[in-house]
Amino acid sequence: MPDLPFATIGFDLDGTLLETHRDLGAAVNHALALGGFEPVPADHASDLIGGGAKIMLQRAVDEQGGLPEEGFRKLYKAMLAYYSENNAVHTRPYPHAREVLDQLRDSGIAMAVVTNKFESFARQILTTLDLADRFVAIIGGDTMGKGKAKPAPDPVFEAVKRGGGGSLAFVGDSSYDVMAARAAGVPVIGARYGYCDKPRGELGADAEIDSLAELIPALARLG
Ligand SMILES: O=C(O)COP(=O)(O)O
Ligand SMILES: [Mg+2]
Repeated sequence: MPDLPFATIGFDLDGTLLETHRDLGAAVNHALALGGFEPVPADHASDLIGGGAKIMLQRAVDEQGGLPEEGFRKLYKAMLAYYSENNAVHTRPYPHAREVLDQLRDSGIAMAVVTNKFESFARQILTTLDLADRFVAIIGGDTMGKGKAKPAPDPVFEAVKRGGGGSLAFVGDSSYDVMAARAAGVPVIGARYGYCDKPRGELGADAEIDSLAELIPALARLG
């Protein structure tokens, strides 16, 4: 493994380390059914991911005409309750995730998760998948407070801090990740295999990878 000039690697979760769209899609569909809406097809669920659970449900409801605040809140609560019980049924690490995390750990590099999921869900899923102990920090969309989730830089700064204050590179699949990394002034790699909301080459990342097997060479080239 090449020497990497980073003390910490920050990882987005959904669409970067973990394939989560089937469980998230099932939670959205559970809520939609309660509201009398049509389910989101499995292959469309991934298009709604990136901004956290609330934005995901909002997008799905808006596509079918929307709902007044009160009714939406009820469905959102039902979605969270369902997801809290069913968040690691189909969710899996992407190919090569474990080996890359092992290689980074063995090189003495700290790893942090910076996700727009609730911290508790992220922690729960990573624990179920036996990955939680790899990370010096698991920072969720609710960890830093209101208005301080990605695309704001705050959770990235927090990852730098909890990684010991050295240089950090970020890896993420959506424009929220790229914006957060840019705002924090850290280099960023785009995960093309995830739930990208931009065409190939247009994420604005320093590099894009098609598989986690390409991550370490891509990080080495950033140095
Ligand atoms: O759940 C989401 O919509 C976003 O989660 P992520 O920040 O880990 O991609
Ligand atoms: Mg993501």
